[in-house]
Amino acid sequence: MSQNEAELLSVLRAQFPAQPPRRLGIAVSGGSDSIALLHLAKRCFSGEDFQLFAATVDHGLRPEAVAEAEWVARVAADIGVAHETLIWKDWDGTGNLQDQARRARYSLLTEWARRNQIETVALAHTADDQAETVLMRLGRAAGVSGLAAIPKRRMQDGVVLVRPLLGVTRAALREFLTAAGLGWCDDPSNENTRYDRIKARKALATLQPLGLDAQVLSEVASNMARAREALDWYTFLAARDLAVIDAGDVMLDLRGFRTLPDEIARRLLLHAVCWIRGGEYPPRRAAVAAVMSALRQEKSAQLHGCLILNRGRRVWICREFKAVEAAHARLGELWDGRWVLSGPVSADAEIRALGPGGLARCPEWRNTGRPYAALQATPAVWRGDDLIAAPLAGMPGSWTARLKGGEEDFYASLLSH
Ligand SMILES: Nc1ncnc2c1ncn2[C@@H]1O[C@H](COP(=O)(O)OP(=O)(O)OP(=O)(O)O)[C@@H](O)[C@H]1O
Repeated sequence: MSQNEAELLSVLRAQFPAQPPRRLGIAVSGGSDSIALLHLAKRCFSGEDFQLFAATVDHGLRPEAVAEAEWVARVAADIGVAHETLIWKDWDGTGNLQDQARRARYSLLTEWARRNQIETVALAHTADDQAETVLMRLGRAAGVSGLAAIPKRRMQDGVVLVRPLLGVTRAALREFLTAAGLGWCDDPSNENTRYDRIKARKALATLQPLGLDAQVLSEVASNMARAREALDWYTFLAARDLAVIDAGDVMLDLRGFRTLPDEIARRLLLHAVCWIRGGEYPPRRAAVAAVMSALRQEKSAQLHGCLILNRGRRVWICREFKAVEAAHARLGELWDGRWVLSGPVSADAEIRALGPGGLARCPEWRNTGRPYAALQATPAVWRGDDLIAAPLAGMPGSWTARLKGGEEDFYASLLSH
């Protein structure tokens, strides 16, 4: 065994706990990185209680993909690994194709994992991918979280996704494959579709004389990931100390909020807004900075479909009516991605925001202690234009409103990176 191979095996081994998962999946595109991961995992882990699986996603976008998936299947069969090709058929022709293909890839992989009781799926992102991501994020003036770049581990749909090769260069993986007489496919889509990545790759070559190579930048990312973890922890403590949840809204003690270090306060505000709004994408840094400055001047503000209301001793963060005005759900369905309403079965009723019109029909709303603007964006049960119930605005009838994930999720999700 070459020294390079021995080093790669030891890096791979170190990325897993003493007891590796009993059933490990590998996402294999057929490119050098994932083919190397497949062979290395086969050589690294063995034993009666361990089983390796591989899957290739065919996005149906390149005719060669069929042959590549078949080739991966043969490679896997040769080393005794069960392989499956997962075919993406659902593109509806809308949205950004690359983004949709990526989402489809992850959901096909996690669905495959769950079907086969695979707890952990490994992806073969390398130090080169990590370094390119760091450079691209630097170009967008990213902070600590952005520079932490590609995470080593995350959960999706109950499956753990790990990237054990983030500290290893593509060159080392190719050297291993070549020395072992193992082949791989070149994926032309990588070259055609990711222009910003290609630019970053070229920039890396230029930066090398400064010591800024893939290995070093990937170390920077892992330093930043540790710093992010620490910041998340202190944001969590601040949330426990200063935040109270009421009817899905977040209330912050203003005096305590003002004494926080700026970065912790910013993270707490950002988390509150993202938790209320849901979805993957956070607001822009400049927009968050503008709200921080409004709060310093004791003003209210709007951010990312939420309102940030200055209420004297408290900051009240809630959904904005305008952002949910058009949202409607049938009974039993989630409304605004977070509310479930339960009550008597009623055929033609639906859930919509209460709005100013509905709120005018809730004489008891002041007794809730909730701001007028916040209540407008709460879920209500409607039949046509008739308001049947507004469970969060003092007109519950026989209805209750339950928050998906519960209030505790606000705190817990701060630590779930
Ligand atoms: N078609 C595929 N089938 C199976 N696994 C794949 C496929 N494409 C990518 N992967 C997995 O993802 C890893 C990273 O691939 P690649 O760099 O092409 O993805 P990316 O789009 O940059 O990453 P991400 O999808 O995380 O944003 C691969 O090494 C492999 O493990």
